[in-house]
Amino acid sequence: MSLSERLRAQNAADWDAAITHRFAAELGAGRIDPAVLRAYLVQDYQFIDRFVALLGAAIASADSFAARLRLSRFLAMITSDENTYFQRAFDELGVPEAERTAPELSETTRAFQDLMREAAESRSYAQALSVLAVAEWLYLSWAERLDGPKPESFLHAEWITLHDNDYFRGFVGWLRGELDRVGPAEEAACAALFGRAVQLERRFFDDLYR
Ligand SMILES: Cc1ncc(CO)c(N)n1
Repeated sequence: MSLSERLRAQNAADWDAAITHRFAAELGAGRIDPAVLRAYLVQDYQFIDRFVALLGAAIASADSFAARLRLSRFLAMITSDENTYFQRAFDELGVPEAERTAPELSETTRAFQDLMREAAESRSYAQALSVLAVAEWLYLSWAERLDGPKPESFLHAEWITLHDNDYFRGFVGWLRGELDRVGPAEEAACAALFGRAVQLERRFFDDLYR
C-alpha cells in the first residue's frame, strides 16, 4: 500500500464519517439550512486564509520547479475562482464585511489554523503535503460520492463542482503521489499531521450540527 493509502486507512473512522457527513448529503440535495451553510462558509474562509499560506510554504519548500509550478497553478485557482465563490456566497447570504474578514473563530477553526501554521513552519515539503493532501483528497471524496442532479442554487452547486472536476481530481492524484514520494523519509511527523487533519475535518462538519 502507498503511504497516502496507508495513512487514510489508519484514519478510516474519522475519514469515513467526514466524507459521508450530513453536511455533504444536505448540500448535494440542495436542502441545507441556510444558517448552517452561512456558519460553515464564514469559518471556512478563515480556514482558507491559512490554507493559502500553507500552499505558499509548500511552494517554497518543494524540491522541484515542476512541483512549484503545479502548486502555484492550484494556488491561482483558490485565489480566483474559489475566492470569488466566497464573495458571491457572502453577498447572497448577507454576510457583513466584519464577518468576512474577522469573525469569531470556532475552536476547531483555530486548531486547524494552528495545525496549518505548524506544518508551514516546519519548512518541510513532506509535512506541508501531509495537511494539503488531507484537505483536498477528503473534499474530493465527499464531492465525488454525491450522485443525482446538481442542486439548482450556485451556493450548493458551485461548492460541489469546485471539489469534483477533472482538474481537481488530477491535482489530488498528484498531491498523493508527491506525499508517497517524499513522505516516507519523515513518516512519523507526516502521520501525526495527517491524523490530526482528518480529525479536524470531521469536527469542522460536526460543529455545524451541535
Ligand atoms: C475545512 C476545509 N477542508 C478542506 C477544504 C478544501 O480546500 C476546505 N475548503 N475546507
